[in-house]
Amino acid sequence: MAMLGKRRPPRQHSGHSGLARSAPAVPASKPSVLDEAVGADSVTIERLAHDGRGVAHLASGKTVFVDHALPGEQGVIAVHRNRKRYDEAHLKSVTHASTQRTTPICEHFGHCGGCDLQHLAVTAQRDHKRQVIKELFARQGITVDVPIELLAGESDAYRRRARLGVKVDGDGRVLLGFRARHSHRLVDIKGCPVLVPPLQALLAPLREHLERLQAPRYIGHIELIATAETSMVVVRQLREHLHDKACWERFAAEHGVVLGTWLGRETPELHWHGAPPHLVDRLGEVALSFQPGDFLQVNAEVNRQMVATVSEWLAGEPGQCVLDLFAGIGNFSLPLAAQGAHVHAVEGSAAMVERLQANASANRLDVSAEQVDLSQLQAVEALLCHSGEANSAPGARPVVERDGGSHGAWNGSWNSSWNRAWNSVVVDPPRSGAESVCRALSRRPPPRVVYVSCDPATLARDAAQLVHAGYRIARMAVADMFVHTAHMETLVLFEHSG
Ligand SMILES: C[S@@+](CC[C@H](N)C(=O)[O-])C[C@H]1O[C@@H](n2cnc3c(N)ncnc32)[C@H](O)[C@@H]1O
Repeated sequence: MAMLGKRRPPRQHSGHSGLARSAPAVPASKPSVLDEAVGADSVTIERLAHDGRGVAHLASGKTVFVDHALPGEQGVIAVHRNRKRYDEAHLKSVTHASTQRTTPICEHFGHCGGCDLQHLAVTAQRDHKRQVIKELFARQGITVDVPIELLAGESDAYRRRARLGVKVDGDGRVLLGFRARHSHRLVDIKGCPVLVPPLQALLAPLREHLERLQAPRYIGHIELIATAETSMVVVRQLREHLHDKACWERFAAEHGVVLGTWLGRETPELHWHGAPPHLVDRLGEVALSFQPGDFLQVNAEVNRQMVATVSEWLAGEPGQCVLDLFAGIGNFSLPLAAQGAHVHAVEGSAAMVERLQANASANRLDVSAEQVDLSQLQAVEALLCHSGEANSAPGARPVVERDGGSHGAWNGSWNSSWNRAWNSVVVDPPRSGAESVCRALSRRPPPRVVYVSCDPATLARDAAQLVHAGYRIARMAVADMFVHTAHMETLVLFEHSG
């Protein structure tokens, strides 16, 4: 019978297996995908792959991707996975280290899948990201001939939101941490130097607290969120447990954090312990209220710079019409409206549309919003098409016919007085990109499109559609939102002369 909610007594452990902070030249890698090592070889690393692994060739000529190895380095590798066209390996030793190799800032580097570029100097990480975007565009036949600007903040203590897994292992020990690279295995972490200080300070007490619970198996994960005013712990609680509920409440009171619980297995509901908090993200004069579950950019400083960059790129005469696609809670819509644009925001989540509308009214800004599935080409085309008749001059005020619902969902018919001669369109999709949106933008090009991307490969794919439709790249920036990881945000301003 399953022992859900019951704990075995923990066994004694010899200690955490995390690597000690090593000298820069000593490789800190071990395979996180634990196939048997099937061979060892001496190689020279030729370049970095887009995911941050070193690329080399074996004596046989086969390509090998080497974890945590840097261009120019020579060393002995152990292959831990054979694939048909390439192998995957880790470093056993480095005989010649790169001058760009540096000491990782985290004791869990090499085990935790969270940050896998910590062995590379931060300036070199940023150069690599710029190179990645150029290469991906080149593969699509696009030459980037504008300078790639850099938006960057602190290289540690930057992350204001994180989701930590909780697991009770076979020995009854409670693990709290992140997944290992390419694996579902949870790496038990003691600290995480990329979290903002108020969240870092919660990790040790959280671990102690989890040990005191009677049913830690009822917890799926814990989300930590910090705003300028408050820190919040949101527990994904699969089943209620009264003893543990009281423990959590004591924990929240002791550490001065807001406590929320997503309760239930299939369709969890959010419960607050105490009055629902007023959670706010501030962008200059604009205040954006949000709730757990809403999209929130993880790096507040880099997000501030991204919003400032989009606002600067789209600055123009007041009264411009801007369509903000994949708008979330209004991260770009509200600041653009604050500089005088009429903004229509479109987002797929009904809850976020509702929040966006509330944010617009609370800030007294000219933003309308609606819920649309932007993967549907027809729906996007309807958003972009001109009425062609009345009010066709740019600057006319958009009017949407509502279906009477609280979030203004599209009812399938547009009010003919809504002029959709958009001056600019902002596109900020999830990692899968914006294929349908770009197809529609190719057919009905507005003068300016700003594409904000969290996946350079789908960005390059979508950019190819736009460039083939006559857009030119006017500005480009890489935003180092996720320092020490191979992830990046990219902003591109496309212009079309019509
Ligand atoms: C990367 S977030 C950007 C949110 C916002 N622009 C910001 O900066 O905070 C992508 C957003 O796209 C929304 N989204 C995902 N798939 C969608 C779809 N098919 N149609 C409309 N919106 C979608 C998500 O809910 C999320 O809010």
